[in-house]
Amino acid sequence: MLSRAATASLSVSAVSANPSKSLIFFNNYPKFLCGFNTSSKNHFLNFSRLSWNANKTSRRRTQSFRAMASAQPLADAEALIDSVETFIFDCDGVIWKGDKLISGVPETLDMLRSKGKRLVFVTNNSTKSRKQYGKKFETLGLSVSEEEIFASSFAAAAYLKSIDFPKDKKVYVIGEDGILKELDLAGIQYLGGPEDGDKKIELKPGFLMEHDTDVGAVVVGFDRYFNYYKIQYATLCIRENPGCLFIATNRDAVTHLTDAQEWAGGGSMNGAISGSTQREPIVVGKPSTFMMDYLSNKFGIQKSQICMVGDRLDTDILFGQNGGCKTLLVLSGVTTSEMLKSPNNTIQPDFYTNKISDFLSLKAATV
Ligand SMILES: O=C(CO)[C@H](O)[C@H](O)COP(=O)(O)O
Repeated sequence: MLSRAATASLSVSAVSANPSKSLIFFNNYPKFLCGFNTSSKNHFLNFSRLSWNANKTSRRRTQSFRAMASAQPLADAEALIDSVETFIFDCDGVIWKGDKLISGVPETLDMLRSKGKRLVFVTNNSTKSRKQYGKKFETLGLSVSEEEIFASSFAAAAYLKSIDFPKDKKVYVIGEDGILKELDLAGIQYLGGPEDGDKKIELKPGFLMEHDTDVGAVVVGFDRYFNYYKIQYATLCIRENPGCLFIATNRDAVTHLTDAQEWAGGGSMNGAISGSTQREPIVVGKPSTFMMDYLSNKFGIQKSQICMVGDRLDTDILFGQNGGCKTLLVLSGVTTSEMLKSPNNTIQPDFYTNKISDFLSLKAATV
């Protein structure tokens, strides 16, 4: 059997969503990150430093094999609460499902705040900006400030800033308003987004689509108005603009966009662009460690003092494990108890329970 750390590392290698993936492309040629000259001023080279660090961590984990520990039902919530200073909560499937609040959430967050815990909310859903999420929390009756929210729309803009994305370059956006809002706030030029949602392609003889050669990055997030125009535009930028980056807000397979059903997630849009470009994206959302590093630096939190709470094994729990945090899986979202216990599942959180309001009992939560 493999250790939890080893399990995580194997999964990291398997999840090409992670920027730690060693093979990336530069000027349309594959390069191994370790071969980059990281002292270069060129932003397309600078971004490799971040990925290279993640890559080293991933390799270190791959080398460590221990016996795998199965997830334990959360028996003593108080002990877990006392053992950390920060809780990172995933949103979809933990706090809400679609626009519906999961029962007991307000009381649980209040209790954790009253114990002096720092609360942070991380979502792979890029359709809203941090400010727009602030409004959603407020509408649901939760008092959460913008600074406590880290959405993958924000992560995309923060990532571009972190690599000094040149002021004269533009981003082509496949995604919704949240990404545009965050790029605006970061002072990054963009095109595309919702306004390309109605564009149609007519494949008449000799028809050729022009594209902007100043596009230096394509950001792909969840997009309800995804179409062939966007696929072709993004493909041209990535294939033909030298050094153009391909950035994914997430590669989630399915998600609860409504409380009634699971819907195709951001992975479906990114899969299409990967398919046409034969490139793997740099992923800034979970399970990549970009947001974890960002928020732990921002708040000065030690990762061992964090408990990551999520409903999805291959994003939330892996995100916590990649960051060296404690992990708690809740069964209120996409993962069932059967999925967790399946012999095919290689990602084991430290603990699991039904929903976050099990914290309120402070005792064994019956699963
Ligand atoms: O593809 C998606 C839709 O954009 C995401 O899967 C989704 O919404 C995940 O959200 P969270 O991280 O809050 O569970």
